[in-house]
Amino acid sequence: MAAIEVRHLYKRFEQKGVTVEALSDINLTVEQGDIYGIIGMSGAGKSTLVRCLNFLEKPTEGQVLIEGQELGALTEKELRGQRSDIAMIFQNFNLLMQKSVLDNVCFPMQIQGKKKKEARERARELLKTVGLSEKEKAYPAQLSGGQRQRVAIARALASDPKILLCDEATSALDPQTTASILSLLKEINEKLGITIVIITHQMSVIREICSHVAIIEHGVLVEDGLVEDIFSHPKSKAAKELILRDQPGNNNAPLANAVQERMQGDKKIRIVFSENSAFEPVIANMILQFKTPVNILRADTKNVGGVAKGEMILGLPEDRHLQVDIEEYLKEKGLAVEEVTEDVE
Ligand SMILES: Nc1ncnc2c1ncn2[C@@H]1O[C@H](COP(=O)(O)OP(=O)(O)OP(=O)(O)O)[C@@H](O)[C@H]1O
Repeated sequence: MAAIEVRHLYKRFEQKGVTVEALSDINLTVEQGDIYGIIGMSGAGKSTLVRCLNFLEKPTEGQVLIEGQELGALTEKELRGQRSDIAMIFQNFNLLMQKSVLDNVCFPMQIQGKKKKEARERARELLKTVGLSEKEKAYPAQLSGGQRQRVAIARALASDPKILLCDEATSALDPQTTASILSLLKEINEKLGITIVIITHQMSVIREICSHVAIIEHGVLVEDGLVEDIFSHPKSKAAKELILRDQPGNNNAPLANAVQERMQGDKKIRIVFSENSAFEPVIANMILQFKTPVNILRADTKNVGGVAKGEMILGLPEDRHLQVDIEEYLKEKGLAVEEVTEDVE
């Protein structure tokens, strides 16, 4: 049975007589044990979707099923019970600033009626899981962003959830801290078998740990599937743009613009390798065979679900026949080849 199933979900907001359709006919399935990413640009509807998954936001139409149970069919009391299976962490951690780390983790257990001693024992175990045993007496203000998110994760695990929803949980963190939090989430997924849903606007987060991804654009799910497949053969414009943005130096606007300018005009293709080391001989042999230079516009290696993938964007010579021959040559060598037509903002 699927952990989460979303069927024909719509969410509309009424604001001063104007209707905003934040989500439109969303269908998706998250299997047990998946790490499922939901990605989209700002305003795409990601937060609204994740809030619909635990009915913090009630869908206008459609169904959400958690382990086969339709949330819309539950009474408020039943819904509260079901919600304890779904924990959530946020970008701004939402910790209780007047309480110590240990008391923050104990808090949901005390609300559930657990005895103080038991709650403390469990909280200490959880703090060990997230690598913060030495900080139990500290207060959130004394912790770094990454440490605060670890406390939030320990607190989320205190209710023994089956599903963990992460809403931009690493967006406020630097790249190194992001990597350590993502690897903690992966460990939790593998060791505790918790299904994880990650909401993000960063493709790097998706390829780092997600098995599946859904891409949302203007409230519509435009593409979903295995991360590796979407990374290798993106179909939607939104997926292609998100992958292109996921480049080292993409925060550097002048550099991005310079690359963009160089990329205008030429025919551009994108090629993907599973073994990045294989790039060099293929490109070198191709240049020897066709006796023409190609413009390497971008080349880097990315870690997609633990597999090193080489990616390269080539600007081809103007000669149309040569373009066809080069593409054929690369395909014969077993490379995924596709034309790059979209602009990078
Ligand atoms: N309570 C609300 N009332 C009215 N409109 C809303 C409400 N919540 C969200 N919206 C609108 O729904 C759309 C989707 O918003 P949402 O916050 O889900 O997007 P998002 O993808 O999470 O964006 P971001 O990454 O910037 O947080 C936006 O147009 C937003 O203005």
